[in-house]
Amino acid sequence: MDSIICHYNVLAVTQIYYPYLVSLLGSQSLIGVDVQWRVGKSELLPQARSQETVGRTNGSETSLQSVLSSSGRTRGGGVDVLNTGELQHGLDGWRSNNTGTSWGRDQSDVDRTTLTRTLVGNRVRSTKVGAPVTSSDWNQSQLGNDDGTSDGSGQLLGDLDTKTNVAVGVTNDNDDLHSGSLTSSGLLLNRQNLHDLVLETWNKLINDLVLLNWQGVEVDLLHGGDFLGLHESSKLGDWDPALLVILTSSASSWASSWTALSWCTGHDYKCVIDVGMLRGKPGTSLATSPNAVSTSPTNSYLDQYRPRTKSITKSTKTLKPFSTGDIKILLLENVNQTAIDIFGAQGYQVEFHKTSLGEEELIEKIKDVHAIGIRSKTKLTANVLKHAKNLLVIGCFCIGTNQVDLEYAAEAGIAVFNSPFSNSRSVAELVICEIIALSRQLGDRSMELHNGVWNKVSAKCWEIRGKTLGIVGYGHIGSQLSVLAEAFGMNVIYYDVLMIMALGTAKQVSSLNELLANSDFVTLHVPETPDTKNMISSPQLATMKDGAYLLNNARGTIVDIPALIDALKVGKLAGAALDVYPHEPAKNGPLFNNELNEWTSELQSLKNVILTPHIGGSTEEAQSAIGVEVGTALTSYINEGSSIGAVNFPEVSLRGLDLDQENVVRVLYIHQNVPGVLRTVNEILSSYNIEKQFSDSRGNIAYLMADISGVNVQEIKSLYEKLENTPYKIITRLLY
Ligand SMILES: NC(=O)c1ccc[n+]([C@@H]2O[C@H](COP(=O)([O-])OP(=O)(O)OC[C@H]3O[C@@H](n4cnc5c(N)ncnc54)[C@H](O)[C@@H]3O)[C@@H](O)[C@H]2O)c1
Ligand SMILES: O=C(O)CC[C@@H](O)C(=O)O
Repeated sequence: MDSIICHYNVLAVTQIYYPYLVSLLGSQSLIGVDVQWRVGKSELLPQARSQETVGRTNGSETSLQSVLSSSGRTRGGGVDVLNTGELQHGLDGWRSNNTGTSWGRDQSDVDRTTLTRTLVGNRVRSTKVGAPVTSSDWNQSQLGNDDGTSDGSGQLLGDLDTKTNVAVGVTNDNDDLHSGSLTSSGLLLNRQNLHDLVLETWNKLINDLVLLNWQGVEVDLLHGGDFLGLHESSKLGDWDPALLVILTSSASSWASSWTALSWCTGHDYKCVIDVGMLRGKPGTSLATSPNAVSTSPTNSYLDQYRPRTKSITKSTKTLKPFSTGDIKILLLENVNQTAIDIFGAQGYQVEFHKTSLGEEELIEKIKDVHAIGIRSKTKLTANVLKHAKNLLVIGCFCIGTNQVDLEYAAEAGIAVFNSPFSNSRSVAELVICEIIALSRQLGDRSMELHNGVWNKVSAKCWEIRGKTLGIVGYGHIGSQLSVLAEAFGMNVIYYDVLMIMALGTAKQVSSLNELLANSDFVTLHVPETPDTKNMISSPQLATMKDGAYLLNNARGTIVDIPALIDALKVGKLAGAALDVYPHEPAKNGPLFNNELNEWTSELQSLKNVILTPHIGGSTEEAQSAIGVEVGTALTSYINEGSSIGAVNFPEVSLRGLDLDQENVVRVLYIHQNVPGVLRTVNEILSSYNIEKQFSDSRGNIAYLMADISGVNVQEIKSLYEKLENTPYKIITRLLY
C-alpha cells in the first residue's frame, strides 16, 4: 500500500486529524489526499449529523448514530464492518436523493430495489464491491456488523493492511473498534479507530503527504498551524465528520480506487482527478499530460483569485455558531465558482442556481437559508425578505445594491455586502470599446456584412482622438475610464455631486448641463437613486451637442429611453450604446421584447445603436474577483461577525481569538438603536470577563460585538436565552 486518498469535510476533519497528519508528516511522507469541497449535491459525504437518516430500524427512520448505538442490532463491538451494498446504503442515506439543486440534508431511505438500481446507476461492478456480508439485519435495513472478538484492533488493522481497494467510512461515533477478520471491502470506523489506524498502521506505509482540492490543486492546509488544539471532540459540537478512505496497493490500482470512489460517492461528484496528480509531485502534471488543455495567460492570471483557504482560517481560532446550526447558502444568478469554493471549504451547504428566481420561488427558497448570494436580477424586496426566517446576510456579487431593500434588510438585522470595485475595470474597457464602435458605426457594418451587404463608407465615421468624453459620475468606473480615455487622446470632463480629484488632465465641471453641452460622448456611471432616475431625458438630450453619442452602462432607469429613441430618430444624436434597461430578463434566452419594455422593437430598429445584455462586469477576471471578495466577506460575517464593508449596516469587527483561548464566547448582538440596551446587555455579560467589546450604530439599528471569557460550555444556552429575551433585540448569535 503506498497511497491513500481521503475525501473529507475539510473543516471538521482537518480540525480533528491535523495532529495525526502532522505526526505522519514528521515520521513519514505521502498520502494523496483529495479535499472534497462540501458543495450541494456534489459533496462526497455530508456530515453524519444526528438528524440524518441512514437506516431504518424496525421500520422507523433513524439516524446513523442511532443505528450504530442501537441495542437492537447484533454486533460485537463499535465497528460495523459493512458489506459494500450496505455501505452504499449508508452513504445513500447520507447523501441527498434529490436531483437538481437539493440540500445535502434532504435525505430519505432507499429500499433494496432502489438501492440496486442506484448501485448500477453509479457504475458499481460486482468485481469491485466483492461478496456481500450476510446480515440478519438486512431486512430491517440495518447496517451490517462484525461480530468479532474483543481482542483489540490489531487483527482488523492487520487484515486491512492485506487488502487493496477498501472503502472506509469514518463516523463520529463513540463506540470502540473491536476487531474481527476483514470480510468485506467496506468499513465503517469511528474517530478513535481512525486515530489508531493512522497512528498505528498507516504511518508505516506512507511516503509523502499531499492535500489536493477537487480540482487537483494542492492545498496547503498543513502549514497554517491553525488546527492545533482543535482536535478534541468536545469542541466540535454537532459537527460530526465523516471520512471516506480508499486504500490501494499499487499505482495501477488507482483506476479501481477511482471506480470505488464512484461507487461510494455516486456518479455526480464533480472532481475529475488526474491519477498522475494524485500520485504526487513526481507524477504527471497537467502540463505534461497528453490530454492536458494548455493553460492560457488568463488562467495563470486567475490563479490570484483562487480561494484563500489559508487566510480565512489563519492563526486565529475557528469559531462555531451556538445558535444557527448548519449554514445554508442559496446562490443565484450563476455566482462565480470562486465563491462556491470558499463556502464549500467552510462546510456550508450551498444551493446553486444559474438564473435568478421569480418572487414565488424565491420566497419558498429563502425561508430557511442563512445567506443568499445574488447579482443584479434578483429582487430582494421587503415582501421577499419578510419570509426569510434565518437570513443573516445578503451578498450582492456585483457593485449595484439597488435590487435589495437595504433599509428593510438592516431593520431585520440582515447585513448586505457587495463588491464595490472588482468589475470596474471590465466596465471601463467595455465603454472604451463602445466609444470606438459608435464613432466607426461598427455594429451596423458588422450586421450588414452578416447579411451579405458590403458597405464601405467613411462618412460620419470618426477617430476618437481629440474628442471630448463627458463622464457623469466619477467614481470607481468613471475615474478608471478617464485614464483609459486620455490614453486614447481624448479630452475628459466629468460631473459628480462630490468634488473629486481629477486624474490625469481631466476636468471636473460644475453642472450636468455644462458637461452635456461640451461632450462628444456622454457616458453615465452613477448609481440608481431617486435623484438619478430619468437623469437623461428630453431636456438633457436637447442640451447635448448635435451628433453626439450617449452611453449607459450604469442602470436602466437613468435614461428615459423613449426620449432617447426620439433624439436618435431625428438625428440629434449620432448613436447610443445601452447595456442596461429598466426591465431585464431573469435568464438568458429570446426574452428581450416589447413585453419586457414596450419600446424594445423601436430601439432595435435604429441605426448605430449598440445593445448589450448587461455584460459590463461580465468578464472572467471580474467574476472571479467578485466571488472571492463577496465570498470572503460573507464568510467572515458568518464565522466571525465582522460587518466591515457592509453597505446597510454598522461596520463592526474585533480581532480574532487566539488559538489557545479557552472558554471564550463571541457575542454578536444586533438591536434597535434605542437608549438603555447596552446597560441591559452588559448586565447579562457582567458575570464574565469582557475581553473586548465594540458597538456601533447606523440609523435605527446597532450592532454590539463582545468577546467574553470564563464561560462554561454548559452556560452558553442560558446566556443565549437571556440575550434573546432582551427588549429591542433583533438577532443574537453566539460563537465559541
Ligand atoms: N453594466 C454593468 O455591468 C455595471 C457594472 C458595474 C457597475 N454598474 C453600475 O455603475 C454604477 C457606478 O459604478 P461605480 O463603481 O463607478 O460607482 P461609484 O459609487 O464608485 O461611483 C458613482 C459616482 O456617482 C456619483 N454620483 C452619485 N449620484 C450622482 C448624481 N446624481 N449626479 C452625479 N454624480 C452622482 C457618486 O458621487 C460617485 O462618485 C453602479 O452603481 C452600478 O449600478 C454597472
Ligand atoms: O453582474 C451583474 O449582474 C451586475 C453587474 C453590474 O451591474 C454591477 O452592479 O456590478
